[in-house]
Amino acid sequence: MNVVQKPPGAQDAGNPLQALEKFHQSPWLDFIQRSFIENGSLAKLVGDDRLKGVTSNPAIFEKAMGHGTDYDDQFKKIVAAGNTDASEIYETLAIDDIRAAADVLKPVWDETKGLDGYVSLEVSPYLGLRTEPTIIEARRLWKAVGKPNLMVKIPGTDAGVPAIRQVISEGININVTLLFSIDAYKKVLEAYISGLEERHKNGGDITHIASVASFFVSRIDGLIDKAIDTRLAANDKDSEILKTLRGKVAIANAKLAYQHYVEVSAGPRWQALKAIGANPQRLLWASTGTKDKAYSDVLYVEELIGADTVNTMPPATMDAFRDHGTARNSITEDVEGAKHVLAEAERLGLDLTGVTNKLVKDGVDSFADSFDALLGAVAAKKAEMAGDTVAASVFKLPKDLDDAVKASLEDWRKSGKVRALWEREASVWTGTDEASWLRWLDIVGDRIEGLDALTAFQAEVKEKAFSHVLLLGMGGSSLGPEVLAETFGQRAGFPELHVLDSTDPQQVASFEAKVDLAKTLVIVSSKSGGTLEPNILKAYFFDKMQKAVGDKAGSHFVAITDPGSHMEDVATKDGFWKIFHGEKAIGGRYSVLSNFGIVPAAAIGLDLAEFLSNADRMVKACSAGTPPGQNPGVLLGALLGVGAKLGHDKVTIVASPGIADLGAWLEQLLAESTGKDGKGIIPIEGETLGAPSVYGSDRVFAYLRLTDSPDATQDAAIKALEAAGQPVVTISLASKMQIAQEFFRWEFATAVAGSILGINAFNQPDVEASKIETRKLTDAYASSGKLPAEAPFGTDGDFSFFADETNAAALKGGSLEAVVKAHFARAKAGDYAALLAYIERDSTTIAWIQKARLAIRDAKHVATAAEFGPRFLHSTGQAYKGGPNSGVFLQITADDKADLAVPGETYSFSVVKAAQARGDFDVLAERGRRALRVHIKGNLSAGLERLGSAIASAVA
Ligand SMILES: O=C(CO)[C@@H](O)[C@H](O)[C@H](O)[C@H](O)COP(=O)(O)O
Ligand SMILES: O=C[C@H](O)COP(=O)(O)O
Repeated sequence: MNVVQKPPGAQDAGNPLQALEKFHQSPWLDFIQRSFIENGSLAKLVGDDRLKGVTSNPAIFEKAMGHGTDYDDQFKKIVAAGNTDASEIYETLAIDDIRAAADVLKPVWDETKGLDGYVSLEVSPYLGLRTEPTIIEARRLWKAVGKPNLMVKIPGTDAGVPAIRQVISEGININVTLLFSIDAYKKVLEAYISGLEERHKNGGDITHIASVASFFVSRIDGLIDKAIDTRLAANDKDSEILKTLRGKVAIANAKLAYQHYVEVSAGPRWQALKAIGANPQRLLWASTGTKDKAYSDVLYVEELIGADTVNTMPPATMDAFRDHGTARNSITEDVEGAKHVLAEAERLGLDLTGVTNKLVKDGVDSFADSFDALLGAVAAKKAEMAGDTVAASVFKLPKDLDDAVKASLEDWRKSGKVRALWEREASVWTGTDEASWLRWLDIVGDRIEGLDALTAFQAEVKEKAFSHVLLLGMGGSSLGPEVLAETFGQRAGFPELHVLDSTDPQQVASFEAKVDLAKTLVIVSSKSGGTLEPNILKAYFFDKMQKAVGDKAGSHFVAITDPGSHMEDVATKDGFWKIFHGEKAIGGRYSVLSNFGIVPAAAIGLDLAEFLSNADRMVKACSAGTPPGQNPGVLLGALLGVGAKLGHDKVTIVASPGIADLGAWLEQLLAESTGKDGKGIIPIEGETLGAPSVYGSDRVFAYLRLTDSPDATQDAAIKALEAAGQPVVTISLASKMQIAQEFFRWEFATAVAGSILGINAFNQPDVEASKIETRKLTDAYASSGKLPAEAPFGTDGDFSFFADETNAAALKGGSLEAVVKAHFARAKAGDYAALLAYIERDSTTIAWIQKARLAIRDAKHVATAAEFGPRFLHSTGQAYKGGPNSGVFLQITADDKADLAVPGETYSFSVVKAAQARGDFDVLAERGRRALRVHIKGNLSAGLERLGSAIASAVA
């Protein structure tokens, strides 16, 4: 800006800006910028031009902060001082500017006794024109700035008017913005007057309240002139008159608004207020920069001068007026002419009402757009400054998918869905019960607050010198702790964690053998407290513990469960050492950052403060104030959701060896959250990467790469996939601790993907269906001592084949090889094959199932899943039954070598496992899935070997 070089305070009779004073108009500056305040330029305007105020708006702050380096020093300090999100950073910077500008203008405020000397700060344009939040925000900003010469800006919309009335009655100075129509202005003036009346009635002081009504000018000509030009180009019959209205309507509109002000000021209500010291609500002319080069660059200054008004000028307009403007009392000139202009505009159908309505809406939208751009720039700068303390994601997508993802991100931005998500609006999903499942959004902050109790527990565990922790739980209650155990291993001075999530009797016995019960802490983890597996596992190990330590058994047990659950009763009755509560409003798969993950993390000696602060970094990065384009959770979620819609629904999780188990947690989150209503994502976990030729076009690869210990083979395979045009997102974790960030990023992304898919991301209807079928079978066992009879549709030596009628008819029977071949022949491009093995999960069986799945993938080029029952029932099982009908399922069951009794029950672990397999199969069949059960009698390893060969030859 072209600052006139004169000593501060110097008067210049020839300065047109100073001349405005004679006409009782105050020039304000429509601009703010850190360097402009710091280098004395603002003070110079106050001194030289008798500048009397400053206005800011989101577009102005976007220009100031979104570009350049003015704010970098303070920015760095804020980032270094603690974890803040983009909107908190913006607000800190903006408030500092406003306060600094307010200090520069304070002498004007003093000198004019509070009439002038104001600096305006606008409420967030994201408030969506809602009254109550606007009131709260106005109070908050007023307090945060803490300067008497602040004006809080509130839009003069239908929702804004009651807010304005309310906060005026509370004594807050208000600049009413975005006024275009006289009708809107009338309501605003009424709100000001009645707000003052109410304050006075309640005994409040009204002499210190100031307000301006910002009436926008040039934008009206912008739209009206455009309509005129269109009609002139079409040789409208009224062209000659239309030409005379060009560049006249905005000023005429402003003049008549002023007439309303004059009228009301003369009226008895205002006179009564004036008599007790009220300040007028002056009209402030905004949007006064000339946009049409055909007009004078001082048009919207020279024609709008009059008593009790303000003109807030952009710097260029102020320079122009100072240079060649002329001040005269123009606002009251030719009022009749102004009326005529508006009447003609009306008669000729220029639709001023329509134009002003549109301008309000556009004005609100465009401030929100500016704010998005501003917060986006702040978030990007923050990410740059954060370096690798926040795991970065890089997307390499084919063009069609990239375009679709970008379109979705823009939709999320325009419709403010990130904010709606944080505001817990169920309409982001299906508008049902989603709002009751969103406590995971703020659980990290909550756990940081609860850190003292958690670290005290950690110290006690250490002191008790347990050798092992045995965690009993399923799905959401076990997979997170399993990631911690696998990723971090045993920490010095702390016990080793084992996570048991199976009813397979061999597996139960193996885990029992791994631990020394007399030195073991058992954590029974069940959100609902009613899940079958943790209940029978607790019964089993409690009994064993009693045998090992007698009546001290309870002191070796801890429960994590929701308040008031059945498990809480059991824990209380059995004298458990501690009971940690879960959160009712967090579903199991979103619970890893709640006590379900944090308590086991404490028990194994993880640095909880570091872990949670890592998670918190991602929470802030995904905050409501981070626009979709910079929001890591939304970016990933858009890829997952849009990808699934476009047929890339097999999200293939690849993780560096050091964090490999993250995949097991991720697959539950994705499958259980999105796989329903025939839609969703099918996570593919643990499938060793192959050459690009073995994949179809239904994949998205998510590569979680540990930058300090990447796997060269994975790197090379991913590079090849990228080169082959497969969609790949690579997330770079600088340390294992950053898995805490991934927990939150993926929860958020899953919620976003669920929204894009139009499903409720927080229920699991088809998991419940299997539980019901299992329960029927265990009940039948309890009453008859055996499971209901079932007949195979074919046998081959030690193998029996089971299926429902439809599947049996399709597979016909014959040898193992023939049945398996017929089954997998049904898998076509875009399908996936899933092996569901209800056997002990150990290194041998894992190697077997991997070999079998890869044989299928490499031969048929379909995605494959390799799962163990019953563990997957609480995880991917939801999507297999409720998601897209593209799965071909081979269920594998076997005779158990040995069984274990469940204390207090008639059924054994083996019976429960069999009931779970059958119950789940019944639901798969009932949902019309392609499914086959192969049961192995006799020697399991021999049976698996033959089955493996049969699979390999079937698909060859
Ligand atoms: O503070 C105010 C009004 O109170 C101003 O900052 C107001 O927002 C601006 O004058 C306008 O946004 C500028 O409008 P325009 O020149 O972009 O049409
Ligand atoms: O994913 C959750 C599992 O179904 C286990 O549920 P729970 O924690 O209520 O026992």
